[in-house]
Amino acid sequence: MFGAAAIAGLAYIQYQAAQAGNYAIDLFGRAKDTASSTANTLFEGAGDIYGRTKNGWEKTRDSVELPQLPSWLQNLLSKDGSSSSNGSGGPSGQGPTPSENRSGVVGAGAATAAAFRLDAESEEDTRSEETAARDDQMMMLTRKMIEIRSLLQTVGQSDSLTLPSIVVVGSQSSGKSSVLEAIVGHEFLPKGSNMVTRRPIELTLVNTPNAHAEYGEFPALGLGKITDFVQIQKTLTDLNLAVPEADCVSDDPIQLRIYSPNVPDLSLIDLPGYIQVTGYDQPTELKEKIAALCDKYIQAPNVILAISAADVDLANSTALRASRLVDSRGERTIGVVTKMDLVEPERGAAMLNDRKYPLRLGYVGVVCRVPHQTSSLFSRGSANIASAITKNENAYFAAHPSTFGPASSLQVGTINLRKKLMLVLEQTMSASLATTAEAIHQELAEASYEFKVQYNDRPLSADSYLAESLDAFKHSFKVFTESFGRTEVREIVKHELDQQVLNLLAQRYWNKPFDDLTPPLPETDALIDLPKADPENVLWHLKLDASTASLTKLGIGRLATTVVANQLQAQIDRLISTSTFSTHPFARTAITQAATAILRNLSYDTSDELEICIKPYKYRIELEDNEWARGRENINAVLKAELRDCESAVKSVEEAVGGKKRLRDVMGFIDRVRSGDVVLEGDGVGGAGGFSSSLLGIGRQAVFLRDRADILRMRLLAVKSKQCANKKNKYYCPEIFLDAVADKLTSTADLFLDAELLSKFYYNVRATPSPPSPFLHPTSLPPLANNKNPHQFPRSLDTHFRSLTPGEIEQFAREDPKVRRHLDVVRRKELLEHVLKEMEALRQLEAREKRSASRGTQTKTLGDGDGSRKRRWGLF
Ligand SMILES: Nc1nc2c(ncn2[C@@H]2O[C@H](COP(=O)(O)OP(=O)(O)OP(=O)(O)O)[C@@H](O)[C@H]2O)c(=O)[nH]1
Repeated sequence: MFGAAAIAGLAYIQYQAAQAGNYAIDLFGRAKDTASSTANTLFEGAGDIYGRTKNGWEKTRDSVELPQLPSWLQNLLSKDGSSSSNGSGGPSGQGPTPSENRSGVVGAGAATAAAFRLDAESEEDTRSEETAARDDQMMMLTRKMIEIRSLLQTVGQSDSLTLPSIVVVGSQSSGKSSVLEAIVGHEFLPKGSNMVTRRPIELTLVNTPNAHAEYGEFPALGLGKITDFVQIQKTLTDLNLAVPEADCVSDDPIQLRIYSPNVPDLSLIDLPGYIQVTGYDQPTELKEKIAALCDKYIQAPNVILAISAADVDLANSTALRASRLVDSRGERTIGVVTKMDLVEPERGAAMLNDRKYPLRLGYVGVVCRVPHQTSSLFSRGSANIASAITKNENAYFAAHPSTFGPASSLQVGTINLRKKLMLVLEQTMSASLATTAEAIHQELAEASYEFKVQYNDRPLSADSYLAESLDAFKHSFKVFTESFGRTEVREIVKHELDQQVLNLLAQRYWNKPFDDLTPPLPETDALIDLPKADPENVLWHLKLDASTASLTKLGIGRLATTVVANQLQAQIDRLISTSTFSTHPFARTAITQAATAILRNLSYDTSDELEICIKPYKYRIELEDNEWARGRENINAVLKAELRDCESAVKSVEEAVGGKKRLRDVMGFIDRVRSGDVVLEGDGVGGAGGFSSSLLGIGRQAVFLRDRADILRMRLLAVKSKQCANKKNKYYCPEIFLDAVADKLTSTADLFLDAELLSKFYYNVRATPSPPSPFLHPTSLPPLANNKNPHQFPRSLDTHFRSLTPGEIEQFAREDPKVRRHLDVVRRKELLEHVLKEMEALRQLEAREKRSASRGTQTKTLGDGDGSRKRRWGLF
């Protein structure tokens, strides 16, 4: 499921990235209306990314501490405890003493009484207060060890880095599921004839003394609490059936935790049942695969719970046979004989007394069948079936008192089995603690060495990595803002307007395009005649006035805003590619989109307002002498640059044709045709004069470029002429006049863009506010002292990144392989240290328990006579 989600996420991000690319082109393309619709789509997409992550950053940062443990484990280990660790649980290493327990909500032994089902109607709690309290302590110790076992599982799979568990093995239909369900008190295991158990189920039972609700959790799936056990059964069935039949079984365990006041703390692993004969429709290697899977789990130090049915001879028990191979002295196997009610009591008793394979931990006989009436009533619901089973079971054993009564010394009943399982697990885990601690120390030494040598002991967390990356990026952005201000904006806008002026000049004065080779008509507006034209010639007046109107009505607001925003976006892209974010596709996209969205929003308002600012120029333009002189100088440079471009374009055409001579020939032919010296037959479409039509096409371009270069040279001379030194001769020097107008427009635009676009994009409050635009009423400018500027780019980054969930931050940091390795080492080291700390707390708890137990014994001994010593030692 996670895999599928990750792939979908990746595809989405890629899609967003592609969209971002399109948008950058569209929005900043020449003032096209279509751009805005694309931009809208993109903006919604960007919102989407962040819309998914609503958690507050501050909260997340404060509460996330390494090592990051699964939430259920954090709950169990938390100092304030959860429902699951109330009562006898308590903070690490600080479990309540029996006396604390007695005075607490739960009385001494109350937790274990419910867990052992001693409060069931049929069973009486006959334990002394002291024994009951010790049982509670033992269960709490077991819980702590199970927690440590779970912690170790998060460190990573290693045979030596674990604590033992109880492994349940048995043939199919031996009653394995019934035993587990009797312990849990609910039907929750997959049922069906189609080999439904295909994966190991790591079942952790957590006693929750003060809670009423019973529920399950699949920690790896994040489905939350499931109170309906039918739902748990369905989920388990689905997870098992997801293993293809051809694969038979999988050794990837399903983790299930069940929380209930009626279960003891236990860690059990349920495995697929052994099969005797492979069915005709089953893969032939099924039998071997199941056996191999079970073999893997029944290795030391795990406890083996070998289930055998009473109606099958023990000599034929596959579970016992497998167990004997790995535990020949029968030291860590508990034999469970199910279906005791199906055989004569004497036969059942003989099985429990088995001498052929004697077990140190003994055999327990059980009757785990759910009585019929109960089955129909409860089996499909969530009601607890434990007491029905116990009643039925007790009734059976009570019916044969001479065989199973107290005098027999046989162990029977699920209640006894529960107690035994917990006692054995506690002892086995306890015995393994030293070896496991040693293995952890060794692992920790290796991790610490790697941390020192490879990473120079430099701490790192996903959170700190993100924070550092963000700080560095914001710093580089700040540096950029200091180098990109009004001067730079002016340069960009002026360059753009220079190009617009050139376009207008070409359109109105220079362009002599020709589509065919027919001789041109005589020109009425030959530029060559301009210097000597009549000052009152309407033609030249009209040309300049129309050009000026085109320039001022061009949509300067949108054009200037777009080119500047475009440049800002390009600079952000450059900053990203030189930052740590460059290796993080998700962050790259997020930052680009944040910038795009803000710039787009700012652009709309800014361009409209700028248009209003330049409005007066649409009606009247007054030029000062110095403005004219500056325009003359500038256009001179612009025309020269254009001439260079023209000449280099001619060169490219020459190369395309294959040499100067060839181009000269075709150009000469075209000139002759156009001057009427050569008359073409037809329209020359299929070629003419020995030249192909494509060569003639290229020749036409070359002639055009040559003529353009001639005009530019001529106009350069005109601009430099005396005539053009004076602004009153503006009709003779349109280039200078238009340049001066463009310059005026630029001055308004740069001032406005600096105040409205740059300031809002860069800062919340500008240190020294820019002077307001001369054309704006003072109140129409947004108050600069307003701290809540939603357009500020760095602030939006904070908002975006700080709303990421811890999982997303982790995912982000792990995108970079180097960071991933570093994080893994840090995490491993911290987890190991954490486990060791927990183990130390446990050791202290154990020691305290031993002390209190021995004190209890002393009290008892002293109570036999020496009252004064008891008083002196403060034992009353
Ligand atoms: N009479 C009687 N029937 C029992 C007892 N325990 C289990 N059964 C029945 O035996 C059958 C098999 O029991 P399960 O618990 O499903 O056995 P299993 O070993 O889990 O079987 P698989 O899931 O096929 O591996 C079921 O019909 C149970 O009702 C018992 O103590 N007495």
